[in-house]
Amino acid sequence: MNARPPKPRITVIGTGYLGATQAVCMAHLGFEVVAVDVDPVKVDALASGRLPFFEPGLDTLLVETLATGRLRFTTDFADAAAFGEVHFVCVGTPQSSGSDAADLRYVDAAFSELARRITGRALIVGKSTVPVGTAERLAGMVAELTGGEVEVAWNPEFLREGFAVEDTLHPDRLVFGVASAEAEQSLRDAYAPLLEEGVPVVVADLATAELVKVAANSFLATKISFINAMAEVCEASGADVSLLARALSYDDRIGGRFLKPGLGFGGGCLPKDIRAFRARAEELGVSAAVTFLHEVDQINLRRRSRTVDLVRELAGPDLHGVRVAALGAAFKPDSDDVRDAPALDVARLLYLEGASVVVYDPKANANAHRAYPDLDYADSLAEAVNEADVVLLLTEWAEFVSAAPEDMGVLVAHRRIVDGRGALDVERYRAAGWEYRALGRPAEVGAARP
Ligand SMILES: NC(=O)c1ccc[n+]([C@@H]2O[C@H](COP(=O)([O-])OP(=O)(O)OC[C@H]3O[C@@H](n4cnc5c(N)ncnc54)[C@H](O)[C@@H]3O)[C@@H](O)[C@H]2O)c1
Ligand SMILES: O=c1ccn([C@@H]2O[C@H](COP(=O)(O)OP(=O)(O)O[C@H]3O[C@H](CO)[C@@H](O)[C@H](O)[C@H]3O)[C@@H](O)[C@H]2O)c(=O)[nH]1
Repeated sequence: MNARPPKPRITVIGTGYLGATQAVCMAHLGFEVVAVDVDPVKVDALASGRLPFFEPGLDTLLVETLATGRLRFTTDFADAAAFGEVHFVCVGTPQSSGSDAADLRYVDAAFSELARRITGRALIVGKSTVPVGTAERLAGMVAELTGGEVEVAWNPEFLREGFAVEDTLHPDRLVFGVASAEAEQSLRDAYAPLLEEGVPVVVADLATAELVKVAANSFLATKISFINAMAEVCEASGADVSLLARALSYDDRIGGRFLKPGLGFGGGCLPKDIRAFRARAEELGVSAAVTFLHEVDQINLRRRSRTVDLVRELAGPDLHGVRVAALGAAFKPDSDDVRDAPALDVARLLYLEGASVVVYDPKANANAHRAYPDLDYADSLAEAVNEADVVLLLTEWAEFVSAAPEDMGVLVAHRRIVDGRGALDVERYRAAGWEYRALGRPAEVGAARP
């Protein structure tokens, strides 16, 4: 007989993009969950079934799991500490102001808040992305505060925004960074429903588990910057990066995923994680091993200024008074996250050059407005492109990709478009009388072929 393991009571510390998803999905899998955050506004929203950010599918799952009675949200650490047997720490690790290093103050606070209050045996599991060595330091602090009763493990998270529920319920793999067989067993119990589905597990030491996460994000960022470096060469040589990427993608050893050229990566993860990795490698005396990540970062940032150059190619060198419709603000479609968003950065650069910029994003307008109140915001695609001298596709939302160039053409002052994501049907735009420019593609792309 296959006895089901006992279900540990779960707490989740931090209810942002990662923590809210973790809490809701664990409750969906049948666990009793208490989720705690220091932000009472967020906690109130979640407790009343409102997701404080946009994530497809998570809103309905939140309502469903709250209705089961298995999920509660609180600001009370004592409540969480008393409740949980396995505590998942999901607080932010943003870039420090003034340096590339990760700001660990929220992680440190969460671990010590918990450790001071837990009585009895428990496991605190870090899920936040941290520099290698953090878990061991925290384990020492927790052991001291709890007299060795509470252990620390690291279980990095690989979910993508926009696919958070799918990635959490069906991850490619689980990584358990543990220092004891007991900690491993607690994690196996906490993830039993996924392990039963055959999700592969890598059991590792704490340091390796931390490193897997930053290595994965470094690889992904490098792959994107590789194709964008090729885009730079294409621009200088008249070649076409979209054809180049397609041809590379048929090679199984290379593969087409994360090989999409364009405006590059942003968000709350890849940019700050590669910077924090470099900062940590320097502390460890191995900075040479990851110097390439500096280039990865620079290639990525250069795509943004290159996009502004393309606007100049279409509208002339002086951008003062040029009306630009910026389509997209989120760092990628199906997200309202504007952290380090390439789209907003381009809008900001154009604004600083004197252009009159109108931004429209289907979900991220409010967050974008908070970040850049000086820009103008439209409530619809039609309003944004109205009387525009140049239209920019900056985030490839389906709404933008499927918009009819013929219809948009009636609204704009000039039919000029910069495709920052290589997502539009160039032939169709050209046929509708648009001047088209895309990163990494020759100006005449889509013109009648010889
Ligand atoms: N967003 C993602 O897709 C994703 C995926 C994998 C890993 N990560 C990593 O997960 C971590 C969290 O990222 P996020 O995007 O969810 O961040 P976020 O900013 O959306 O959420 C962090 C939350 O932690 C809360 N918080 C801060 N200090 C706290 C404390 N002491 N106690 C309780 N709550 C506290 C904040 O109020 C906030 O709600 C980061 O390390 C990130 O790198 C994020
Ligand atoms: O071929 C590509 C693929 C992505 N991007 C851009 O790269 C960024 C990141 O995209 P994605 O990785 O899909 O989003 P995130 O939600 O930031 O997810 C990354 O960061 C998370 C936080 O660490 C990890 O958990 C995920 O595994 C990792 O993919 C976005 O700006 C995309 O527009 C490209 O420019 N070209």
